[in-house]
Amino acid sequence: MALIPATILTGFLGSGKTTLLKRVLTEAHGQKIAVVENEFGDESIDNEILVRDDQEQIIQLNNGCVCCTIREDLRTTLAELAEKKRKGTLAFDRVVIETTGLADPGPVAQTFFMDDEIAETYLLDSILTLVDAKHGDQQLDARQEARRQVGFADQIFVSKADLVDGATVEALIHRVKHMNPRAPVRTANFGDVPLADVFDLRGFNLNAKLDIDPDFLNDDGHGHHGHDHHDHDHAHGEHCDHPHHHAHDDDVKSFVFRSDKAFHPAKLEDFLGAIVQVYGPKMLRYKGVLNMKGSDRKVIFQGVHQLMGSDLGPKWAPGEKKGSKLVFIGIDLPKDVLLQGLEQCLA
Ligand SMILES: Nc1nc2c(ncn2[C@@H]2O[C@H](COP(=O)(O)OP(=O)(O)OP(=O)(O)O)[C@@H](O)[C@H]2O)c(=O)[nH]1
Repeated sequence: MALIPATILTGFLGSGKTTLLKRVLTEAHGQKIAVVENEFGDESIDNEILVRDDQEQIIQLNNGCVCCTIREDLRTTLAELAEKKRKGTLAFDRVVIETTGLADPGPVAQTFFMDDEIAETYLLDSILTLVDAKHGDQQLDARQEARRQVGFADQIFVSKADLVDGATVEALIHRVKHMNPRAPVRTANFGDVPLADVFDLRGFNLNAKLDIDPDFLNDDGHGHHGHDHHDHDHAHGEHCDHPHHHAHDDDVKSFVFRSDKAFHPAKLEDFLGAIVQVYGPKMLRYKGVLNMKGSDRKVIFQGVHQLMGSDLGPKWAPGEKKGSKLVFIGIDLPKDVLLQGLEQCLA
């Protein structure tokens, strides 16, 4: 049986997840979508909003706040759903998991990798994150869950752009792009987004093309130099004429490692193994294309927290400049330790 694609929908409280999902369910004609709702408490308001007919299967998970490494309730639900599909008692093409606005998407994502049964049945297609244009800045300032949701995303939607002016939207987009330069960002007016930006993104697929734009971080000298001084870095309270260049000291940051030299495979493995032991909980996403000594093929590498994996990609094309680039997105990651350590792993 083909793997069942799964999408995780995150975003802080009230950011418009249900609105977007409802819209998607209406538009995704011809596809049967099983929705797993992860709510706090017993209130299942969203179910009433979402169920239009019996086209969708809505499953409610009630214990929202779980801080362990995988979501046991989610694991069980996914296993049961797959079993019903196998037996033919329930037909569906894909699963969408709407997380509570207070959830850290990490354990939800890890459920797809850490449990063999789930990993063999499902394909985690992508994590979609909504950011509220009106309240997003404040939520990102105050709540680490909100920052993690941005860090994990494969695609970011800014909702409620209609409630603020263009400069505010632009500033917010700029901010989230610095936190996560890997994910495309677009606005979503009441969940109105193209289905192509929602399904089959294959953000977690090791073979997927890597849509990292590492140059973004270098374009204007912001973002990853939290403690350096730049023309546009401002002390708190200082007036800023350029709202879109205001430097936020977000703890979710990203940086890129690049080298033309090949990696020494054993050294790299040892180093990354050691690094994730220490910093794994802070490493939200990391992903890259590596040039490995002794291999004529690209190595596609990615990880979530302590879990990492690599896959052989296509051959380096004749005349193509071999090189490695890796992007790290995490919370207060020791950039220098990582960059210097990686440098030591080069052959
Ligand atoms: N003005 C405006 N309002 C929006 C937009 N998207 C959603 N809303 C409204 O924002 C409110 C919250 O939207 P929901 O879709 O319930 O948000 P949610 O993320 O599912 O909320 P929780 O499940 O409580 O975390 C609703 O009143 C929506 O109608 C938008 O693009 N513009």
